[in-house]
Amino acid sequence: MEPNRTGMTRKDFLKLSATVGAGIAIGASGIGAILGIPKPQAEGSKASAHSEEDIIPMYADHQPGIVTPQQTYLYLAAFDITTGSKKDLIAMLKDWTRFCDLSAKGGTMSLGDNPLVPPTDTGETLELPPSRLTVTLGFGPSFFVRDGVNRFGAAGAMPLHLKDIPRMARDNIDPSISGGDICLQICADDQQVAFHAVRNLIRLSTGRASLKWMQEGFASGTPGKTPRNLFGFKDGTANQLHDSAQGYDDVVWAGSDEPAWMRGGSYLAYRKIQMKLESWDRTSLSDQEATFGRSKVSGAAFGAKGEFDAVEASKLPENSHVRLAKETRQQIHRRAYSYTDKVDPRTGNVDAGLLFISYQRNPDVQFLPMLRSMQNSDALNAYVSHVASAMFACPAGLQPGLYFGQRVLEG
Ligand SMILES: C=CC1=C(C)c2cc3[nH]c(cc4nc(cc5[nH]c(cc1n2)c(C)c5CCC(=O)O)C(CCC(=O)O)=C4C)c(C)c3C=C
Ligand SMILES: [Fe+2]
Repeated sequence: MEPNRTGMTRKDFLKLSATVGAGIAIGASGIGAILGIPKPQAEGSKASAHSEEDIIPMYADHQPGIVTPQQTYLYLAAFDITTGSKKDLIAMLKDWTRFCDLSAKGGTMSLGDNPLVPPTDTGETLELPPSRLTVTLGFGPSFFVRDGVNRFGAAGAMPLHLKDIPRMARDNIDPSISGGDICLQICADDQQVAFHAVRNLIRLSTGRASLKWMQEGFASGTPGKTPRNLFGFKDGTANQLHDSAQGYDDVVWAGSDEPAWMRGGSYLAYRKIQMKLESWDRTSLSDQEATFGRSKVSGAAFGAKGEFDAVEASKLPENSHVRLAKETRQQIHRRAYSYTDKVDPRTGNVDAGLLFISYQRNPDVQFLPMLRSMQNSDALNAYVSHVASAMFACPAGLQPGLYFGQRVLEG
């Protein structure tokens, strides 16, 4: 059977519809039932060209969106749970699971089921391919315990290293865009596909959780090449050091010392870092390069020729960003996105920077020592300010039939 332009055969869709077609009433929101529907054919549209490569399966040993090659667009959203009912929380997590599975495959929820109520799906992806959509879910410390209260009976399942990132000397953190009970990292190669996911996930949370903050990012680059950040430097080069199954086990995936649900999961560390573009753009090329210890154009470390050549820390300036990271002798898996926002009316400067995201198996050993060392003496500090912060524990991958967080809430 020929796959349709969503990469799914009609048979696949019928199977999917049968699975999700049992539907669930979204009582609290009144949105309706989550029903998978096939998308209409759009001859000659951009969407018709998409292939299986557009689909990142949701069900796997590890959650998608962690070591998945980086997509172009990011929405990072944090929710606070507003319901006190574990049953309602589970219902929301089930809705989210069904929606994510459906959208990753290029399906949408039903639209025209009842002319008297709003369509279940908002509809803006109907002619669009899945665009390597991934939704990665993580739990914040406050999901388990808030103000000393074991909120959903999950306190005993708290992973070993989950805690808010401690306050750092140079922090300029805004609590209203930090932390949160649950985080969704939504990535896709099409911004509308990514936004459709975040928008409908917000709708599905109605009455059970509220959106605390949301950030929007982009990471443009040639596929297979390291994207550049807004300082014009290749950002993500060193990920290549652990780019293997063994490397991911050593650096990214939580191990056997963790609660069962977390084994094969990962800790997401997040910092929103404002980058002072105007001041950077007035800095000489040699000072820019000395800040990182790498060449701006080639990405090669000082004393090396190519971007991926070994880094000899002693050849880099003492306070350079890469030297400080190297001297911790730790690795993390970075998946950062750039952001741009409003103009500051007082200065006329654009608020722009990096949504720094890293995944690691043990933030106490890998991430925090790095962050501390950088806060103390990084040459980059002259050009950046950390304005938001969060840590989330992302469970291992899901298997069909399970919902997000089932093993956290049901043991
Ligand atoms: C605590 C961890 C890190 C923060 C925060 C961070 C912020 C940050 N980084 C850049 C730009 C670059 N970082 C680079 C390398 C690099 N950065 C970290 C960690 C943090 N960065 C690590 C672990 C490494 C790799 C070091 C190594 O082993 O070689 C680079 C060089 C190229 C690369 O490897 O990606 C750049 C460029 C910015 C702009 C920034 C905050 C705004
Ligand atoms: Fe860095």
